[in-house]
Amino acid sequence: MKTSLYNTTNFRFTYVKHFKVAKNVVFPAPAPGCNCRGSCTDARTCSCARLNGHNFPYVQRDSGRLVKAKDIVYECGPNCGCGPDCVNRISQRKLKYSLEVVYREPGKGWAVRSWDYIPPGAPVCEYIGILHRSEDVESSLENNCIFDIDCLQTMRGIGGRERRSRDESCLIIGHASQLDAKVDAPEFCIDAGSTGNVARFINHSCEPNLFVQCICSHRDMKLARVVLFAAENISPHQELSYDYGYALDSVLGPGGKIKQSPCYCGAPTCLKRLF
Ligand SMILES: C[S@@+](CC[C@H](N)C(=O)[O-])C[C@H]1O[C@@H](n2cnc3c(N)ncnc32)[C@H](O)[C@@H]1O
Repeated sequence: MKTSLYNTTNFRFTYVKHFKVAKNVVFPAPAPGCNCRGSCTDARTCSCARLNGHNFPYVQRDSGRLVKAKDIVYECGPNCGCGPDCVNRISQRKLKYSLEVVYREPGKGWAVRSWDYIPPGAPVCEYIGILHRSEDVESSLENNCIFDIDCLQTMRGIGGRERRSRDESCLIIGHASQLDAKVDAPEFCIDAGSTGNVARFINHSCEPNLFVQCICSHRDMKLARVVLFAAENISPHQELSYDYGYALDSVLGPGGKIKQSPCYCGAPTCLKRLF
């Protein structure tokens, strides 16, 4: 694992549950919440279900599965009347599968696999790190553990999982951004370079078995949580992967020169390049 050379001593942090927030980031207050009791069951009366298109995004089967990927999922939060077993809090439950960090083939470095079978739609893990303003990590060196929170951009641009151009000193992993102007770029990112969890070891694949889902229990999509869900049946010991979402030729090196990086995912449809 490459370590971040980012100088964290310049920043102080506060904690929001299990992840850290840089001092200059104001984390949004939780939304007012629904008036349900126990578990939310009636999508007609639950105000959180209304935000999800008058539906619950999850079903309880197998301890909770996301029915389909959405631009954003609004989960119940601290101000809701329902409890921790509510169907609309699936990603807030603790890690269910035994995940192992293993050393893979040369080139790809560390990788993650599950010891358990994982059904499609099941939450696997959250991408945890330090929540930063993107502009504050621009000068990071060799930090390949930064995830743009780009659900807003994805919603606007959808279609291609294209990345904005970046200086090579800050290689960004994460999904979809179809943007040219910096002003449209994601305002916030999660930096797992110096602190994080198992998600930072998950590799890219051109045929991934996980997908990225943005989740909020407040109303600010720019600060959504990033959670990885199973895209298909995942057998025990299969490597976990998601699409990093780089558009080819979108990462720039010194002097604006296009930087390339080989992809070793080994999928039949592999593009042979990470970016
Ligand atoms: C967040 S890290 C993933 C964990 C990483 N394998 C490690 O050992 O730390 C992202 C980096 O892993 C490497 N990587 C991930 N997927 C890859 C792939 N399919 N082909 C080549 N390198 C990959 C790249 O160096 C990338 O910048």
